[in-house]
Amino acid sequence: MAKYEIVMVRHGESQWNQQNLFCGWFDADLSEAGIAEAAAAGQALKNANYKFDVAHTSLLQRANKTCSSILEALGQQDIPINYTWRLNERHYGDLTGQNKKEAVEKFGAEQVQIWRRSFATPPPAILEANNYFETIQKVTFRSCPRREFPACESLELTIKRTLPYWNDVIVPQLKEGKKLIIAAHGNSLRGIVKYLDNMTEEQIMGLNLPTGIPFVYELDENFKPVVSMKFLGDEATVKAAMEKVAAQTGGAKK
Ligand SMILES: O=C(O)[C@H](O)COP(=O)(O)O
Repeated sequence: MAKYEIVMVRHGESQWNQQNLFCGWFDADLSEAGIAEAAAAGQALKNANYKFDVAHTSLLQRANKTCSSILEALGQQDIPINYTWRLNERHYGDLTGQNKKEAVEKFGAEQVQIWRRSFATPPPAILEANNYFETIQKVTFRSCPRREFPACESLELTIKRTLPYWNDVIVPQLKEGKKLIIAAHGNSLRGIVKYLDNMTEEQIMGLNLPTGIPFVYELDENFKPVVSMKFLGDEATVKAAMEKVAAQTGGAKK
């Protein structure tokens, strides 16, 4: 029987999603479409009568603005919002700023798919020569401890820094009876989903989370899913949005 419920949402489309660039820890803003997606996410949650006690988000504005837009739609701008680097997108290393289709031309579809969706293989570490090194390393993320600051992250490494937040912050708040929403990123949320649903490495490779469509988990007393990844959107829309993410590198649907 379900004892706990939590809502998660990937941010609305970012300007870098729109330009098809690997983004990772670069702090891209929402695109016009992303702003609309975030507002629609808020409306969907409002229509389903959701109310929250606490919101959790990353340090990146695309997730923060999605979170605020949802809370505004619910008339809940006053609830506490926890910001943490642990919910950031996975660090895309030296792919940051690279066009996804150009990366395929340069490195081949198979290699890029491994970097995007494999469990254990990280993209190449970010180089100082990367145009976005300075802004990511020196400016944006002072609050991430030096010793934990990544130069690139596989999904496995992303999960390693996301899970302590799930276990130490999210789970205790759920136990207190709090209603929670997490507004985060494609890969930080894939990590949580993999953990909750105990997915194999192969299963998680096939999962592309759509932007701006909230999904619900209902959990039993042991925090095992009774209901998994129930999207607040019709099936065809969700499927099309997932395929759009998969196709960013040029048509592959998986
Ligand atoms: O960081 C990014 O580029 C995206 O938000 C996620 O990218 P992916 O779908 O290629 O992993």
